[in-house]
Amino acid sequence: MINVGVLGATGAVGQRFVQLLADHPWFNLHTLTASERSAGKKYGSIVNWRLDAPFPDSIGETVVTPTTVESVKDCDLVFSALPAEIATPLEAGIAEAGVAVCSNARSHRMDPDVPLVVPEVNPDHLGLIDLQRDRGRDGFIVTNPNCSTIVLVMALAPLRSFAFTDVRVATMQAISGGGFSGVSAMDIYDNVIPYIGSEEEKMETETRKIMGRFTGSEIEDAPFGVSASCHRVPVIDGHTLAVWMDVGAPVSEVKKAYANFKSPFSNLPLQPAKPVEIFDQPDRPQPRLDRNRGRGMTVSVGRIREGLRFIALGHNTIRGAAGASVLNAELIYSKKYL
Ligand SMILES: NC(=O)C1=CN([C@@H]2O[C@H](COP(=O)(O)OP(=O)(O)OC[C@H]3O[C@@H](n4cnc5c(N)ncnc54)[C@H](OP(=O)(O)O)[C@@H]3O)[C@@H](O)[C@H]2O)C=CC1
Ligand SMILES: N[C@@H](CC(=O)OP(=O)(O)O)C(=O)O
Repeated sequence: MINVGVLGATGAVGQRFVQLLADHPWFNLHTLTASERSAGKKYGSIVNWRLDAPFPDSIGETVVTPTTVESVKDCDLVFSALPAEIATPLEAGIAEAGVAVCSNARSHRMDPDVPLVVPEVNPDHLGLIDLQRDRGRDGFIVTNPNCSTIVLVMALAPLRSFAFTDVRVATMQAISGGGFSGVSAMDIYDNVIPYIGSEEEKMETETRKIMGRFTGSEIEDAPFGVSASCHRVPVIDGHTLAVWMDVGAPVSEVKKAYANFKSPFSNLPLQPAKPVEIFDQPDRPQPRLDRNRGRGMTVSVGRIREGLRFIALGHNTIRGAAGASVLNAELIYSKKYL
């Protein structure tokens, strides 16, 4: 078993990590960290468990530690669910100290030698780990994308063989994306907020890095543009995307490409049987009905129309956050980077 830790274990994403790791077949949940407010107390006594999954009792007695490099020295790998401003120096310090970091924070996603990985899409980008080691890091950082970006990338990956140049996307994002204290009820109830800070820029840049080509020494961005408009809606979990793009192929070919899309890996515990599931019903996918498909790891695609126009949906704190990180860690372990 590999000893793992969760940084920021009490937060919205941190709790998802705990849920996914409490009985993981390869990873032993060894360390939980949070702020000084929570450190020194038993996890079960201070966490305000708000997930739609039972609290894993096996972890309740674990004493939360402060979030420092020293606290995670007995871990082989840590998952980061820290606010970005704290994650930036800490993740680098932990990697320098020889521990692998799978980060969910935006801090290092666009660093030239940090892989921004989705196992079904760009597993070869893990080769960047060697570049981090070449510059003297004992450990390394691997990141997963922004929660809207990953839904878009999963929906685009099956269409790679078609020549497309411009992707236009409008998001309808769940409030859990803003964290437990991110959006107040007074702001979101009976409302839509047509702005999420930096989200559009992240979708536009991260998508091109993930779908870019690893040359052996760098990532060449994918040769298409992405134009995004992001909106917060009163949904608890599940980001929905409306996408427009020219693929130069009929809908029947597009549906065939989706139906044939498979993960290159069948041995990863969190890998869903169907990474992308397509719907023919005219009113699907919907967040409440479809976000938990494949244990929250399947991206649902529907309303595929000429144009090309379609709707994509994914669970933002599982496929869009903790689940994406855990799947990356499983890939890293299976590729013997640990
Ligand atoms: N892949 C993606 O797109 C997504 C990424 N995220 C990212 O994940 C990260 C966490 O988000 P989320 O779970 O929503 O945030 P929350 O605010 O819900 O949780 C923050 C966590 O960090 C801890 N923390 C806060 N301040 C400090 C500090 N000064 N020192 C140490 N620990 C601290 C908190 O501990 P305590 O309880 O003690 O305060 C808590 O455990 C963010 O970077 C966010 O941007 C989030 C959603 C989706
Ligand atoms: N901004 C996302 C969540 C998030 O924290 O994204 P990122 O990890 O890219 O900062 C949302 O609100 O839904």
